[in-house]
Amino acid sequence: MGYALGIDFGTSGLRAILINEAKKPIWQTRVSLEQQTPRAWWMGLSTVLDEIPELWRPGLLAIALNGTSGTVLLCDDRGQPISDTLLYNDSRANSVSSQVQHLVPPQHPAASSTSSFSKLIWFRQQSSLPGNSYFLHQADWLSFRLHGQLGISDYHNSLKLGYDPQSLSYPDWIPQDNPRLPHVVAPGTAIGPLTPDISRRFGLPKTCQVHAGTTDSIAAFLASGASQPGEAVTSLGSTLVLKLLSHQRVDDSRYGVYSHRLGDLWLTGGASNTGGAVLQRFFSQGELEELSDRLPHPPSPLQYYPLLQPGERFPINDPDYPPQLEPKPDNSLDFLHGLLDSMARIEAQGYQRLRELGAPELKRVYTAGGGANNDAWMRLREARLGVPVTRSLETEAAYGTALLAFSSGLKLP
Ligand SMILES: Nc1ncnc2c1ncn2[C@@H]1O[C@H](COP(=O)(O)OP(=O)(O)O)[C@@H](O)[C@H]1O
Ligand SMILES: O=C(CO)[C@H](O)[C@H](O)COP(=O)(O)O
Repeated sequence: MGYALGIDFGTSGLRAILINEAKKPIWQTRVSLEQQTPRAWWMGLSTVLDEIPELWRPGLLAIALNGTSGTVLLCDDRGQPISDTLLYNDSRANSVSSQVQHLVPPQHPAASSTSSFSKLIWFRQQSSLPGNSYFLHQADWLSFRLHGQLGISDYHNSLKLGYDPQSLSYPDWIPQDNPRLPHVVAPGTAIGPLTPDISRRFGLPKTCQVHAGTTDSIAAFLASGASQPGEAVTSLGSTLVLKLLSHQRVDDSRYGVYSHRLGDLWLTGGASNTGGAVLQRFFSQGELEELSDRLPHPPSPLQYYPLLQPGERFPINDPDYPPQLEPKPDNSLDFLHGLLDSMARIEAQGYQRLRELGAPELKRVYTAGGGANNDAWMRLREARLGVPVTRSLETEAAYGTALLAFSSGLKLP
């Protein structure tokens, strides 16, 4: 019996799931991330690899990992990080917005001020940019640490860099001289075995293949059980991410709408900066669970736009969009009700926007991420969305990434 390991790098932490050839999870673990730095990522990954039980190590056939989409960094030609890490919601590239708009075709996902492409242009403007640097996404860099081949990405992580997953090429409007851009392969492609050093250090088979990864919310989609156009997955993690399966590709940067390729279909959607990170600012985990059990059924009269700081990506794409968290009622139950129902409203507006732009009619919504544990929120969301809302079959993105590790190039599960 052989096994595959999927590792999910989210905002609050990383999780790993080991599955067998029957796709059954047989072991999992979770490590918190206190910081979003390459060093903290690597320490988290090392902890996970150290924790794999001895019993399963000899049979490990494949590993894949996913990262947060649009989180990027520069490395030198030995793979050492040489820049700040720009997270998916980092808006400092807003300063190069006019240059970006000039280069990118209208409505392209690369046009957003938080896109990997905007961050590439921002890096190119820095006087400290060295001559021979590599531009990588979080998942590209972490995979490199395992297989040792610098400069490889997948077409999910590279979509917001401008890579075209249909023609499988970089358009000629993307500057490719410095930093060097990754060579892009299909998610799930076997890249190569673990380096001898990694294999020795963690006691893993020399033959274990590292496969190209994906983004966190596509991994959540792969784990969900959704498979038909019209079926969608909402990831309720630190952020709120929508993915709706469609025959048609839909892109509109005015609203932060874009489409990832999934086999012969498209995953239309977008990622909002609202989500669980805002809940965490106001409530402990215990309070969240206790208050949610008492949540009223009817919609809340409070109309918030829950953000930690100004700036929204979808369904409104505006780097200066203000948080709206007033009025704050004295009663924390009413406040939580208002926050959760406002997020449900934003989710419904997101699916409505996708429909208006040509995505299929919404039939069913699966739910992944920490918020999938909240049944009362599920009911509020169902009322706003008007379709059945259920928990995903597997709610952990790491499970979807483990499925990818067992594939040899992306197929629908
Ligand atoms: N019962 C709950 N109801 C609503 N949100 C929850 C609940 N439990 C956890 N969360 C939220 O889920 C988030 C963590 O989910 P997770 O999927 O691990 O996120 P990420 O991968 O983005 O770090 C936290 O921000 C937390 O507020
Ligand atoms: O919000 C995020 C972090 O959790 C990511 O940006 C999210 O994964 C959306 O990216 P994509 O749609 O490209 O997968």
